Amino acid sequence: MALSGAKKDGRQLKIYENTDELSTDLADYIAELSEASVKERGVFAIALSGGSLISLMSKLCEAPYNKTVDWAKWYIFWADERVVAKNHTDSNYRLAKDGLLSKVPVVPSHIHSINDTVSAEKAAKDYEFVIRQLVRTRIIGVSDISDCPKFDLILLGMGPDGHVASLFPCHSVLDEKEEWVTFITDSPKPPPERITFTLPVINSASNVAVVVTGGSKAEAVHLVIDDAEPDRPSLPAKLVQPTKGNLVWFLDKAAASKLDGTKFSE
Ligand SMILES: O=C1O[C@H](COP(=O)(O)O)[C@@H](O)[C@H](O)[C@H]1O
Repeated sequence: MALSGAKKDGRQLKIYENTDELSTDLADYIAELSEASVKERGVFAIALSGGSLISLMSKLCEAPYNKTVDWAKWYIFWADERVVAKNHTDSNYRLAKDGLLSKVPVVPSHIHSINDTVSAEKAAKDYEFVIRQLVRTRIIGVSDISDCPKFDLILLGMGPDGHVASLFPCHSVLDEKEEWVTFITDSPKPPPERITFTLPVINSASNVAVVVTGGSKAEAVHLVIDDAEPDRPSLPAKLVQPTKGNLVWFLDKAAASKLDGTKFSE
């Protein structure tokens, strides 16, 4: 059970005693959104990130979710990807495949990973093209207020520097307003070449979850959630503010340890 379900600036905060409890609730949350989306739209368009997120989703491979989730209706994308071969250890696709997608009955043709044989620039363009086709056929919804895709759920992690997807602090991609998917070749965290959803796409989703664990991220969590040091350039995670969608932060106690005035009440 979450120790706190407080709402702060439009963000719902869920804080857990440990990562095991967080994983259980995260699996429930994803399964419920999947069910609601399949009921409403007939499909579930979900965008994953890499990093620690995938192991935190591992309960989805277990009972009851492995049987109860309508996996055939899932369409899977990546909010960011490292531009490396799909079998490379740095690949977010490989991480998700090994940790989740190979263990549940998703439809292989519904897994939309990037073209790993071209440059970062071309991979971003190709990925946006694929997303545009799927918006046209409404596999991915469309925003009511712009032409942006409206994913049913975008799952993000956050680095200790406050980056989300491959949107890094003070990088010019934070200002990208036109493209849905863009690229960088100078990521401060290796590998340097990456593609990433832009903020307009992230903020057009119906649901966004930011999943953060560990004490090394406590300071960034405090800066974002408590709006500490408001004069400092915004951390990318702070710019995640869905226009009409829901935003939930899943934190373990260590990641939440520097939050102002958090009351750990159940
Ligand atoms: O490089 C990346 O880092 C972030 C955060 O990873 P974590 O291991 O600290 O959770 C991740 O969300 C992103 O997808 C990935 O490319």
